Amino acid sequence: MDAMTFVLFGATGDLAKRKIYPALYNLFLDGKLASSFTVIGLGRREIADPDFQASVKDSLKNFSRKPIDPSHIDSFLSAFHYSALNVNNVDDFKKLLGVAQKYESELGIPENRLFYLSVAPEFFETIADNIKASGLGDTKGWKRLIIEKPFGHDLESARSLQANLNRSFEEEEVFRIDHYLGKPMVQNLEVLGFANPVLQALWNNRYIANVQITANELVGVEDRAGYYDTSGAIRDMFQNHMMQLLMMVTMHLPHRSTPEEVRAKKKNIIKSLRPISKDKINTQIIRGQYGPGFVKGVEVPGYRDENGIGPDSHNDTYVAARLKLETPFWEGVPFYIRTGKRTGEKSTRIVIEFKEPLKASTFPDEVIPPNLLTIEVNPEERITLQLNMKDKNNSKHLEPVVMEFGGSSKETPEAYENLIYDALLGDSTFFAHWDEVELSWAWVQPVLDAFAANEVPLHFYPAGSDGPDAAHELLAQDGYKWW
Ligand SMILES: NC(=O)C1=CN([C@@H]2O[C@H](COP(=O)(O)OP(=O)(O)OC[C@H]3O[C@@H](n4cnc5c(N)ncnc54)[C@H](OP(=O)(O)O)[C@@H]3O)[C@@H](O)[C@H]2O)C=CC1
Ligand SMILES: O=C1O[C@H](COP(=O)(O)O)[C@@H](O)[C@H](O)[C@H]1O
Repeated sequence: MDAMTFVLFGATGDLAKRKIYPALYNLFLDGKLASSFTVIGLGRREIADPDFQASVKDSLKNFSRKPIDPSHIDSFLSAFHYSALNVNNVDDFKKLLGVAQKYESELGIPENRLFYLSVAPEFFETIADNIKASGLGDTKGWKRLIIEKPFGHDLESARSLQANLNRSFEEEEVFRIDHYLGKPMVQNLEVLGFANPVLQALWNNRYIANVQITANELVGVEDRAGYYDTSGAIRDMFQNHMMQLLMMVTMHLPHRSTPEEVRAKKKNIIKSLRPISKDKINTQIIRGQYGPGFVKGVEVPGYRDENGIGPDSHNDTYVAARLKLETPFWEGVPFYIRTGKRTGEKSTRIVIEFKEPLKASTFPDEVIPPNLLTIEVNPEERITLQLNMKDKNNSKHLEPVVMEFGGSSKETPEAYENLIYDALLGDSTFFAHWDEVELSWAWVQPVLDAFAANEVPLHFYPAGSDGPDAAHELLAQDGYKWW
């Protein structure tokens, strides 16, 4: 691991406290950080280093996966410094250059600089420009840029953002975080296929009836009305996380995969998505919004009654879709994707439903359950395989049995640990490449247009339910149901 300077824009913000500091600390405890590194936290207020270090320590107490280790905490915190900076002021960046150079020379480390933009997206272009204008980007070592979603608001704004970032950073230097790609079980998808010939052999349209990808949440809009009411589930979850899950589960990899290969395979998948024409949107996409209801026994308001949301908002808090891939492996297999807020469960999972297992004549009176491979991503992490066995008591009947592998553990690194570690190594495998982002926006754009023009019915569902009835009818039309 290279010695480096971690330049954190938005060091006083929510993401830094909840995710970034705990991730750095857990990497430190696991011996995964370089022996010499500096973190320079940035925000508009003046904050003295000891106060900044105390606030980092507080965030570790609240959010770290591993408890604070008294014998190492001071050494960890001593790497943290704070500098006041307004992202709109290029002179502040020039001062920051001096600060970075001072710590680099004190530690005797190369000018390797990781710029993490944990700030609102409207600042991304200004920061990138000012990094260049101030000379901060002219390092004698490497420079990298981590940005958080949202990456654009639609196809056009994403393209414009990309063009502007490219004035200061090459594509290989940009690490776009999609935190779903950092989840251990999603990273497992890469190896699941190529390390298991049993699965590899079945991973195609000859054996697979359909694939279902679910990301359901208990929470509602929370305190993010300003952002969420102009984004909706389609931009907040579908365009990025759900599309990434789709790519990860359908790509076919050779045994030795490189970041370039993984990204090329993912790009092929998203390129092969059958475009959705305007007249088909109504039959392929379900738009939903939660009404009042009960989540885990607690009464909650409907979306339109949430703080900051208008009484006639048509925003989507739920999206379900049927997609098709035009590749020889997947031709004919429907992919069903759904994501919703205020459903009755918190669950991200991928279910592979296999085709009818037996000739009907073998057990003529039985409804034979399909074989199911279920990959639980969050909050549980496990894989189950549902097979059919003879009923122990009556051999004339079948009963489904479930084999279970893995399980969550406190020892499993969190998404941000995996991703920050990879970015420090310069490994871009689990970051979204611009091509994927652009193709994903291009696929979604007609849906955004149809939603904006109110051409797609808005189906209401009670909070705490399993989504709108229309989402169940979508699968029932093909003879399936959601698992
Ligand atoms: N929070 C989360 O869980 C998630 C957040 N994200 C993304 O991460 C990014 C950060 O989100 P979050 O931490 O929640 O946001 P916050 O609003 O909590 O923090 C914003 C940060 O930006 C800083 N800031 C604001 N204006 C300026 C300015 N003019 N100059 C310098 N710094 C400024 C603030 O510092 P100060 O006020 O001290 O100047 C603060 O540190 C966003 O892009 C968000 O979409 C993505 C996924 C999850
Ligand atoms: O990116 C986002 O993800 C969360 C859900 O993430 P998870 O890791 O808990 O599944 C979602 O609540 C949020 O709206 C969205 O911005």
